[in-house]
Amino acid sequence: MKKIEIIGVRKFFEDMEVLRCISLVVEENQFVSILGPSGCGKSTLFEVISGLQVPDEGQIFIDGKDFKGKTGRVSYMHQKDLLLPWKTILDNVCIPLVLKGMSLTTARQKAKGYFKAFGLEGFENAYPVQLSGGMRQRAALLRTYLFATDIMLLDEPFGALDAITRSKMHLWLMNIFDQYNPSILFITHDIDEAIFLSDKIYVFSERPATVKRVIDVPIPRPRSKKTLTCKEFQVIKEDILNLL
Ligand SMILES: Nc1ncnc2c1ncn2[C@@H]1O[C@H](COP(=O)(O)OP(=O)(O)OP(=O)(O)O)[C@@H](O)[C@H]1O
Repeated sequence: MKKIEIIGVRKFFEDMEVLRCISLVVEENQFVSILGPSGCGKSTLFEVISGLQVPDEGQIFIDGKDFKGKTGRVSYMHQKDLLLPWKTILDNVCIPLVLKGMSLTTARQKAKGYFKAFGLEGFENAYPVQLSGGMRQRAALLRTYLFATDIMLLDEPFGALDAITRSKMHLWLMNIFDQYNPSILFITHDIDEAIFLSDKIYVFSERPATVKRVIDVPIPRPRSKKTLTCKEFQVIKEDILNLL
């Protein structure tokens, strides 16, 4: 089943064309990445999918329904964690539930149930400044997940982390993905990250972004550190490097 389907999306800012005829599909429980150069229009595409921007041409379907210009259906995590410094981690992750009308007490109870899986147990009452970079990103991911558990748009969530924390986060995110089965659309500049995490990769061109190639990643799950050195991984990586 198609969770997200984008057909022929085109977007201009004034007379600058940013997206040109973008078509893309995310199936249910699929992890799909967009790999593209800086400034090509990836974040703009996320804004279009989440309804924050209206495309000049094309259609956006979520679960088969027209969602062009409509917000509130998918959860969207930006590059920065955007945690509110004056709220505890628990209250930060509760924000989407409270915004949806849940009482703070019920929201806290529900959110607490995920703290262990998200590696945040024992930090419910800590403030963002007391957490490591990786933990802050996991808290932001939990908040994103609680907004809409089935479809998540993740815009370079690990871009600012050091290489070691980043690779730990990849393994952790794979576990979360296998455990909760969301459908994820993920933006990255990092080829290894895209191959390791994804079922399918859309390689975008320079601006105006077009889909240069769609690459399937048939590497079996669950994946582990060994995945990074397997033959299939290297073949896909070479294919992408030749394309860029
Ligand atoms: N609201 C806006 N109004 C005008 N121009 C915009 C707006 N949003 C983005 N742009 C421009 O559109 C282009 C694409 O930006 P976008 O952020 O989508 O790229 P990106 O591929 O996500 O970049 P990066 O990888 O560096 O985050 C940029 O030139 C940017 O300045």
